[in-house]
Amino acid sequence: MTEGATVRAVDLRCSYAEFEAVRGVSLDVFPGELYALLGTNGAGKTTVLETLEGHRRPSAGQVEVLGRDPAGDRHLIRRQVGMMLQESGFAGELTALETIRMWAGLSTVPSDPGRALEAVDLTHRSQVRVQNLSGGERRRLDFALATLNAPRVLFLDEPTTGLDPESRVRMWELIDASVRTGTTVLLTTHYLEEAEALADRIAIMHEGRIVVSGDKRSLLSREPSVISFRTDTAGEARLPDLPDVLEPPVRRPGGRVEIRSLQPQRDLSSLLQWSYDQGTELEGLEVRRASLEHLFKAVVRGERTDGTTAPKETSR
Ligand SMILES: Nc1ncnc2c1ncn2[C@@H]1O[C@H](COP(=O)(O)OP(=O)(O)OP(=O)(O)O)[C@@H](O)[C@H]1O
Repeated sequence: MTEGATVRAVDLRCSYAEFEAVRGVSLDVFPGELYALLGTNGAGKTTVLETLEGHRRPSAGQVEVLGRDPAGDRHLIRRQVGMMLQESGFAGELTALETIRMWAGLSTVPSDPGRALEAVDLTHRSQVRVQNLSGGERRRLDFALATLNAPRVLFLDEPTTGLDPESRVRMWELIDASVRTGTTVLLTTHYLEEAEALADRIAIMHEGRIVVSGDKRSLLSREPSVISFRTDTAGEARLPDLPDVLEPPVRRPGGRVEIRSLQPQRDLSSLLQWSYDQGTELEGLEVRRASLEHLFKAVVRGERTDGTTAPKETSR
């Protein structure tokens, strides 16, 4: 196993009766980084997370959090680990402040409920019953509880699912602030832009396995950017050969031509020179930088296996 990881799984397998939901997952999350576990529905993300949280035991393989077994040594690491589950089990009739106070009362680490509410922008809602909070406010309350003890490790299971864009960005800010204070975060998400915005490293799971994983920048550097524009079919037929494009140009409904390029700057300058020489306009010219979306779709289509497009997870 890699030395120095705060959270690690080695060849983790988890089964529900006869069904093997997690089929040999290995990952390392290093101190102070944010690791995002992405994946298709039912890929096994929550099962991995629950095992790392100590809520279930592996069928095979090993898991460690802060150097301990999260299930067997739970009492030793409990105070240093925060978690936000997919479903919060709040008592709806308690107010936000009562909920935090109750939680703080159960904790052996002293904390200030008022400040915890303030940190998640809920001071003005402190006397509102949980059942009357909005979805975004409830998620922020959840986050306040997960971080009440200033944990060293934070597990977040789909922290922004169902939130509107504004609430999602607010949650991103809270998560980012935690990382900046040195918390190690492992989160699962369905939102590719969430992983792009927050994560240092990313893994994409499909059918119980991590298919690609690695540093976000190096994963994206292997993905193409998309150059798109409108031109007539005669223009399209005369397009120049571009050395860095991955596949022939694709014509989309509405007449937009899309070109996937690994060197968008070089290909774009060739295209512009060509259009100038030809006197052809590239209408509505746009360049979209490489995104996780392309990689994710390739994983789902079975066009990626770890080690082909992305470097295998390596220690650092
Ligand atoms: N308690 C359970 N009993 C039986 N099968 C289960 C149980 N919990 C999960 N599964 C199955 O295990 C697989 C992995 O589920 P899991 O919830 O870990 O995936 P996920 O990646 O988190 O999915 P989603 O993104 O949809 O939340 C799925 O096929 C799911 O149906």
